[in-house]
Amino acid sequence: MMVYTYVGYFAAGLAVQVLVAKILKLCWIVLWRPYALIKSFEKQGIKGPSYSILHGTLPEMKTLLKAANEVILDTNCHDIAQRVQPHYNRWSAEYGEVFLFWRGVQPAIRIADPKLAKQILSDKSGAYAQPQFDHRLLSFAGNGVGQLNGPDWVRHRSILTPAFTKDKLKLMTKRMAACTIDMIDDWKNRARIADHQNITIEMSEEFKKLTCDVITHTAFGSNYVEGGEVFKAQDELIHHCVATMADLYIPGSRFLPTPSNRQMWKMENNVNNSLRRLIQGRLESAQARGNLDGCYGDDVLGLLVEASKTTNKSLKLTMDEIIDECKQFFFSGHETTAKLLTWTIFLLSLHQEWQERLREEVLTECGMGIPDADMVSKLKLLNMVLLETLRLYCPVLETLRETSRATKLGDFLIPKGVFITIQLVQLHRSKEYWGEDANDFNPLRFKNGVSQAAKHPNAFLGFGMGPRTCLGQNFAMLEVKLVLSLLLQRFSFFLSPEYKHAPANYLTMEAQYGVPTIVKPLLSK
Ligand code: HEM
Repeated sequence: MMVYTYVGYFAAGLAVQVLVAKILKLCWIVLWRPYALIKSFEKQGIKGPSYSILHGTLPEMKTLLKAANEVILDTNCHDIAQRVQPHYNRWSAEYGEVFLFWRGVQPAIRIADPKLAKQILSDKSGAYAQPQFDHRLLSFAGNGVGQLNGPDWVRHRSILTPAFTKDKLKLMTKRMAACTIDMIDDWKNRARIADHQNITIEMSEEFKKLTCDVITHTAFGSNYVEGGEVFKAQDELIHHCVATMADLYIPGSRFLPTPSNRQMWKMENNVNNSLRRLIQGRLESAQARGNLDGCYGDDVLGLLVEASKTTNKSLKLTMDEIIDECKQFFFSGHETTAKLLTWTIFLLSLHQEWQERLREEVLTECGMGIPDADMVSKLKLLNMVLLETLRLYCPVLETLRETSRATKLGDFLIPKGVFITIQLVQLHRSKEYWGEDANDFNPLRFKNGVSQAAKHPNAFLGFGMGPRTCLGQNFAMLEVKLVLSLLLQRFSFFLSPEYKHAPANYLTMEAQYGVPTIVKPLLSK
């Protein structure tokens, strides 16, 4: 009996100690750490909006975003930072170029300076790591190469890099062109049914479908139908999670069986199980063939499955890692590319003279045939227009890192565990680096290449830079050039009078009300 009493006291004492430790930790996270960090940054001249307990600066950010979402800009206005990231605009005007803000209890520094950006992005010491995102992001984006750090990142990046070699990309050109021709045929049908020459098409939805189709074919090859179903389910999951992203994230809350969580678990299981079945199918069909060629398919899935079979530990992937990479491939690969296509058509509709110049260039280099990768690489003007679109309407609005230890950044000392956000939207339109016409559409600024376009070679970071530069950059540029060449050969584009200029931050640079565009067939081919 006595023993039980002692055990009871001991357990109660332990529980109290654990509780006190938890309360102290909470106080440290919610009160003391923010207070100490604010003071330490103030000493270095870094200020920012007031921190509110638990919520940080999220409430002000939400209010400003909500108000900005109501605003419709003049169609010719490319000074869009005020609409897409109004909070950064407000805070930089009040506190200067570098300021401190709070994503809940998470401290973050915003920078938009190419010298600091270069220091962060070219770092190889691991001081600036990829932040560990909350579960909502990982569930739909996958814990793949873009989220990993250290040796895991090196292993995944080495396995995936061969998927994007020049030769592999050349092979993909045919698949990309076939998907685009399907879309074009659909447009022609619509024009025929409507019984008139011009049709109005909402470009962002159309390009989203197209880039999904392309990424599905490249990722899953002959399994593209099943793969397409998986990606459709993943897209639903993305939408479900994005809707809750601006809300305060309470660690551990993902385990609570709320209706929203339950729905998310169901969707996540659905995506994971379908991918598992696809991978299993590949393994089995290779086994059935006796796997004499040692090949699991010439698509991205084949490459990943092959990496699960290798005996080389530094190039091996587990089943769960393959699932994560498939999700990542879809997440990083299609929305971004769709946005680049959409905003390019928008800018070409506004600037008819550029549309004409590009059409001439395409017809000179490729005629009316289906361009191949070599022809596409000769389209210099198109390249300039795409870079200018990426500058003004960058699909990725900001890149994020987290200090893994106390680190000197320029003249600042940044403590461990602080997020640093590089605001591309602002960096890309800084008058200091781009000149007085920073907000104008002027593709010719890229005539001598990216590094000569501004006063600093890293003032353009549309695809990032350094060791973590976009893995799919060449894939995306090839796809976009091919699609636009095929479209410019066959159609001309004009903005519909219904268009409302409302770029918005929805993980990528979205057109809030779409881009309704009048599409005029050029030839009745
Ligand atoms: C116009 C289209 C695209 C844009 C603007 C874009 C932009 C970017 C940017 C800015 C980064 C760097 C992020 C950082 O430093 O944190 C990045 C990374 C990445 N991108 Fe892209 N991207 C595009 C298309 C693609 C495509 C088509 C794929 C794959 C098929 C892809 C796969 C990736 C991956 C895997 C990473 C992470 C690399 C790493 O951390 O090692 N991207 N992208």
